[in-house]
Amino acid sequence: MTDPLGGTIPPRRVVPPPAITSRPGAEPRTHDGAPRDVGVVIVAAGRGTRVGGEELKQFRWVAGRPMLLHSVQTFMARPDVALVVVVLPKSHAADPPPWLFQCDIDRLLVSVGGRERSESVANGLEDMPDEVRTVLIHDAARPLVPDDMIERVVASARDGHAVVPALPVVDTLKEVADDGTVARTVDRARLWRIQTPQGFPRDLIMRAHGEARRAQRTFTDDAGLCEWLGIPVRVVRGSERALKITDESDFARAEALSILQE
Ligand SMILES: Nc1ccn([C@@H]2O[C@H](COP(=O)(O)OP(=O)(O)OP(=O)(O)O)[C@@H](O)[C@H]2O)c(=O)n1
Ligand SMILES: C[C@](O)(CO)[C@H](O)COP(=O)(O)O
Repeated sequence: MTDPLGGTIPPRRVVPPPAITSRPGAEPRTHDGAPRDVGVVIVAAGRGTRVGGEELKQFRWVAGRPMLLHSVQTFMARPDVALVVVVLPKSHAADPPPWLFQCDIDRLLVSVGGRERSESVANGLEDMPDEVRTVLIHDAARPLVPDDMIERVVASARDGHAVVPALPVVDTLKEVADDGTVARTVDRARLWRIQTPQGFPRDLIMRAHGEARRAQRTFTDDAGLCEWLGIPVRVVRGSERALKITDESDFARAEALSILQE
């Protein structure tokens, strides 16, 4: 198997990692001298069972581009991003779709996903170069994440916090019993909808994933394993644009949002 530049593809690394350490004075810093020390893991190894269909959800087009390409290009547009690790299903990692390379391929790496989301994240984290100090973990299923929201996450993570973007719940919430009747109304005052990217100091998230792996624990998000370890997690304002495409109707919602707010 060869990559688009004609090289041999090693088993896990489809695109070689950027040689940050071998080019001192160039990639480690941006043009204005700011550190280029943010690493991004985009998890795109899900099966999209709720959407269904032949094509992978994260490869389907939405708002003019394949879903996954949106976030790859959004994160690559940030000068502080050193590397974007895209985690693909095993079936696609050795032969990614050609459109994925419509980005700065020196800052792109493809990794292989696992059975659960947390396994996919852990695999992506393994490929972070030493220079990365701040890690962002993002769902490919959230293609329209705005940069001002990413900025809030990065700023808080750079201050040493585990951080999640979130929006308050606005509907009345009720617990429904198995027989379909309302069991009770749930107080929504302190309930928030959690989004991605979630941000972490590198050492913190590496340690947390290591502990979770040893304990064979999985979590639906990465802040969840910080909570499990008693690490405080900060909340910053999320965005409706960062919606997660979960079922078929979300494609239309995302199209509408992309037109309305661009
Ligand atoms: N083993 C897994 C499971 C999920 N994901 C990723 O985690 C994100 C959030 O998951 P979700 O929206 O639930 O996507 P799917 O798992 O693909 O959807 P479903 O649960 O309907 O199968 C997605 O970007 C998905 O590709 C992953 O990388 N590896
Ligand atoms: C990580 C996440 O996006 C936070 O809202 C979400 O939990 C991932 O989706 P899933 O359906 O829980 O896998």
